[in-house]
Amino acid sequence: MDVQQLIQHLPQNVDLTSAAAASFAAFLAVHLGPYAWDRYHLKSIPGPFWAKFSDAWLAWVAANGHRSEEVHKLHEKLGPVVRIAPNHISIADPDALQIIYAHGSNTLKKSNFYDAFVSIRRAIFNTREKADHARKRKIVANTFSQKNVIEFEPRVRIYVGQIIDQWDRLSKLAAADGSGDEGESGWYGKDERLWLDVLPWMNYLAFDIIGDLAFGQPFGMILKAKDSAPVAVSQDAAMDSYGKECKVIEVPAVKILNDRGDYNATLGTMPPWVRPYVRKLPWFSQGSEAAASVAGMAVAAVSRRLTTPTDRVDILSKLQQGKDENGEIMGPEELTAEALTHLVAGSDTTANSSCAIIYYLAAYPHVQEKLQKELDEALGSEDEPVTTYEQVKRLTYLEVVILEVLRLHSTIGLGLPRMAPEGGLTVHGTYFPEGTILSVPTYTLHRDKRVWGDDPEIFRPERWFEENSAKMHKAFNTFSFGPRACVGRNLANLELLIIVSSLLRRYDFVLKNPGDALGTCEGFLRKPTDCWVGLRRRAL
Ligand code: HEM
Repeated sequence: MDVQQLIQHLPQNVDLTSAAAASFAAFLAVHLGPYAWDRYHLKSIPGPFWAKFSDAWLAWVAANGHRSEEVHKLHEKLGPVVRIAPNHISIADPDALQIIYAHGSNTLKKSNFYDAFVSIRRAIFNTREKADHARKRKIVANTFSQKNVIEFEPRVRIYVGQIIDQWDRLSKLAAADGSGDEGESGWYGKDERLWLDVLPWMNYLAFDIIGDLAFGQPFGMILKAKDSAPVAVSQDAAMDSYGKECKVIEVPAVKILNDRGDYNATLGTMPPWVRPYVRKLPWFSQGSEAAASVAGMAVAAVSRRLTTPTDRVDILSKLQQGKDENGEIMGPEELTAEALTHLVAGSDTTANSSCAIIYYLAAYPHVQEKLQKELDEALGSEDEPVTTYEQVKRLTYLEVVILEVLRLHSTIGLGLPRMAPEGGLTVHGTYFPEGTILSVPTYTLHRDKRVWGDDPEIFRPERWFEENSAKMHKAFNTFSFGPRACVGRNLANLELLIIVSSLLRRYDFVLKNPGDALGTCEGFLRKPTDCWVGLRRRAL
């Protein structure tokens, strides 16, 4: 009998305040303790005391919003192999990336952590079965081929142009009256600068781009300067109405997605049999409602596309055309689940990364100047405010600035959990039985002195030009490796190059509070909490 079966046999009405219940708990601890201690045959691996017995330690750390930092501290104290849950081992070793994530017939399956992220139905990100995933991946990988991504570029440039128009407009207002406040994104003028929090703006930008590409129309957040997007009133009603119009309302999509990531990342650390009960707790039930609203956005978008066919080139149209190896296209529900996945996977990741890039450039003025010099030399007298991919794709300093921020900020910093296959697996000289959950913590890997030298905490883009840069690229895990690596990397790369080069060519940035670190809060993603900067038009 395992622990789960045992608990199901417990009396239903135990009064936990009574002495009898306390004795019973003590009895369980004494008799189950040794079993719990070594039920996975991992007792020799160091880790926090409570993590050996229960998933609660990891769930608690995840819910507190600093999982990557906490796991990093453990590795600093206990070494490269650490037990972070009874059956979950974190391995901070660059060589482990190839074993745990890389291509090959023995590719490890994603763990049940990903079940917490299922909404509508399984999509490419949370499909765990290899054959099902390979089918979806074939269609989706084609959607994000470099050739297709170049076709998406004009749509990306529209929204970068909109944000520049907005910042130019607000700069003029700020210069005219010296202060002001608009929409949700409060701003003010002082010292000839426009002061604002760039985080919401980067969210509006990423959401409008991905809304346009994955849902067929932008949310209009940049123009409204507001976190607001249309969703179907009821997911169930909308699911029945494919091919017909469905009623929509406006909701704060950025907030909803943030809630969804935080909630799912904590839920995913818990055993599956606990999750239905935990979902009923207040914080989680709010998260469930948020997740349903997000699903409603995708339903409304796909329903609209099926109602009104179009010849526009976007992610949705490429997905609609995509065929699996049997020549089958995706049905409406599968299409909706994939479109939703692209909204989730392609919005916050890009927004957080762009925000972190602006933070580091504002915090390190000499890097900002060097980058602007490179941009000025490359762009010459070009006066179109939005750069093109062609103009900036070979700018080496721009490339290493982006790489260095992605390394340090690591918007996906936590170890992505995979399951040891049949027959078990040896990693870093240790054997792990079948079913052990293994992960490589990106945040820690990106601070490994064996790879990055003696100053891994320092923002220094020049490191990427040094002799051991091949080793750095091998350990750079921002987009993961292997068959489950980021399928949208080409798009992310194009977006970041255009966003950063356009904004840095036009404005210079200073931090509102120089010396302040970038505050973060982690769910599935490490998100900046805010990033207040003063920006000013450059004289070109
Ligand atoms: C800076 C931006 C981005 C970063 C850092 C990033 C990072 C990642 C990482 C680390 C994974 C692996 C997740 C896991 O195994 O659990 C992943 C998967 C994925 N990403 Fe990205 N991503 C970014 C942008 C995008 C964009 C723009 C899209 C598409 C619009 C996208 C779509 C996906 C999808 C669909 C998956 C699941 C792939 C699969 O399981 O086969 N990502 N991403």
